[in-house]
Amino acid sequence: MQSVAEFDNVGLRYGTGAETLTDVSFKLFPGSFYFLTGASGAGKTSLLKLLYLAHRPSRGAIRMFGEDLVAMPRSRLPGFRRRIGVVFQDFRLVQHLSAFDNIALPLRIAGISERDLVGPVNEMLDWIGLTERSSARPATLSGGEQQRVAIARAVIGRPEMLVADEPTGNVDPDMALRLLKLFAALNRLGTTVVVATHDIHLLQEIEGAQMMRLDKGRLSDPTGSLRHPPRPLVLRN
Ligand SMILES: Nc1ncnc2c1ncn2[C@@H]1O[C@H](COP(=O)(O)OP(=O)(O)OP(=O)(O)O)[C@@H](O)[C@H]1O
Repeated sequence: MQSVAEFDNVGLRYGTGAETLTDVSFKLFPGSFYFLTGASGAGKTSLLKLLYLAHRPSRGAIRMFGEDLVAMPRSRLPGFRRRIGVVFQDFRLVQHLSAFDNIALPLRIAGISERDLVGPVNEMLDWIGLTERSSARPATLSGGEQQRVAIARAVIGRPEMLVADEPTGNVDPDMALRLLKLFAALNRLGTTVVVATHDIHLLQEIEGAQMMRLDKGRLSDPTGSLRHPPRPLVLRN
């Protein structure tokens, strides 16, 4: 089975300091669901940045969607990025756009007509409980509401891979579960999902999700699952 992403002995160093990531090797298989855990500062955000192509590795090889990323000319990267949905830790919503327009953004970029995008965007607003706040700008939304808009924007275009950095850090447990169900639904449609989280309760909610654990920049594979293609997911009630 061809992997969605494959890291081979990847190292990442910021400036001249010690390596933040060391000898990181793994394969992400299509349609699988991964949780990335590890203590604060272990390198989770750094690993996700490599995955969503915000950084290039200092050493090692990365293949993405079957192509060698390190050798790829920069001009081809934006096309690759469009295949990846990202939920940033700091949301990065477009401040002058409403909640509706932020969520609609990936569909507009993909050339979907206004008539065809209204339904899906409204459905997404309903799922995240923000129908009433559809025309609100990000600055007038709470942190948790902004996070929900950021998640809706990341999933609405059904990306091939979804990368989410602490996506439930600002919401209550009920909403966290609801958002996890959204990720699981996207995953069932074929998207490979990678969620970095501190929240160990979330890990227990999805049976069959695979665990990646970072410890001081090194990846461990506690269940041995990173070497195997996915098992079907079961979401607990
Ligand atoms: N742009 C940067 N320049 C220099 N050092 C950085 C940069 N980004 C991260 N680091 C360092 O790399 C290490 C790993 O940071 P990273 O944000 O990847 O960890 P994390 O596991 O996501 O932490 P948290 O759970 O607190 O978000 C930290 O020591 C951090 O200070």
